[in-house]
Amino acid sequence: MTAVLRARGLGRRYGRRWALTDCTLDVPAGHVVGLVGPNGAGKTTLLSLASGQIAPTTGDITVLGETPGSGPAHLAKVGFVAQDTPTYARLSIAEHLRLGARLNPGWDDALARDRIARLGLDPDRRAGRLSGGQRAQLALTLGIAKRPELLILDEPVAALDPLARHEFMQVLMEAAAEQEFSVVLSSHLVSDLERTCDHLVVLVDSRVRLSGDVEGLLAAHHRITGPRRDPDRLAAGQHVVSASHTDRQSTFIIRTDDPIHDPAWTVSQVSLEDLVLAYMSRPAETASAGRPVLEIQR
Ligand SMILES: Nc1ncnc2c1ncn2[C@@H]1O[C@H](COP(=O)(O)OP(=O)(O)OP(=O)(O)O)[C@@H](O)[C@H]1O
Repeated sequence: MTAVLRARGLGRRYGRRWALTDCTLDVPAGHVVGLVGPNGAGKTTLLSLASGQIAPTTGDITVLGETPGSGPAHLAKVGFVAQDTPTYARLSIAEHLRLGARLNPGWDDALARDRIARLGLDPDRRAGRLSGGQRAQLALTLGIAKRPELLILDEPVAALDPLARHEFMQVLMEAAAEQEFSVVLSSHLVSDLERTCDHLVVLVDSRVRLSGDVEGLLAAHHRITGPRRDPDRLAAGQHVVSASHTDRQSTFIIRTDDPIHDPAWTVSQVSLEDLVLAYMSRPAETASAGRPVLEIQR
């Protein structure tokens, strides 16, 4: 299947500071991809590179097989909803839709009007008079009505309350399923992504720490708890992602494709949040003694 996003050694520097470093990624088409990481991790930088708003300092990126922003035909295939879901405060919803129709060759006006009606929004209302949640829904409608092959959203729900977050994600999921477009969306909260994303990219300190299919990642990671043990004494093939110890007990989150036979361990599943936190709290350069920093591509 074609990659919607493919990066090789991608990096972007602002002045002397690297906002994204050595990013190698393959994001397959037909997925809802969650890009998660703490503030300043490089999420906006990666999404700005993917939407062609900035150029790489090093490496390459292709989106839907082409260089981002390479021409009008490519721009028409990629929708982008920027952070803070910008709209024109003085323009009405109807005027936003007219603008969308003028700027986008594949614009689906019936779809846009239907979505606005379903949201119960008055087309004559100015965007500046909408609530944060309504403005986010308007920006999402503009993105969806463009009929993109890929919709990129940068922290679309950051300013919304829990109910508005839920509604936004629901609308996005339904539209992605109905219209069969791929989605890449960023958040610094795993809870926004937990029920919606089937592919995950974890970005920390300008580096990709983890990338893969959510089901596969959850199946490959385990929490093991048992008598205190040095990480070096774990079985070969058990890669330590995080470790915590008390005087007598050790708890590890490990990645392994092999069954865990050692009866000393109590083995439990990890949640997506456990997994993300484990990779986020893991220093990039210090994998467990002598073992390489783990990056998974599935
Ligand atoms: N235009 C810019 N000029 C200088 N530095 C920048 C610029 N944009 C981003 N940076 C820096 O690059 C790093 C990554 O920023 P980026 O906005 O990509 O992170 P983020 O993960 O999207 O953060 P947040 O969750 O806070 O939005 C940060 O250290 C930031 O200060």
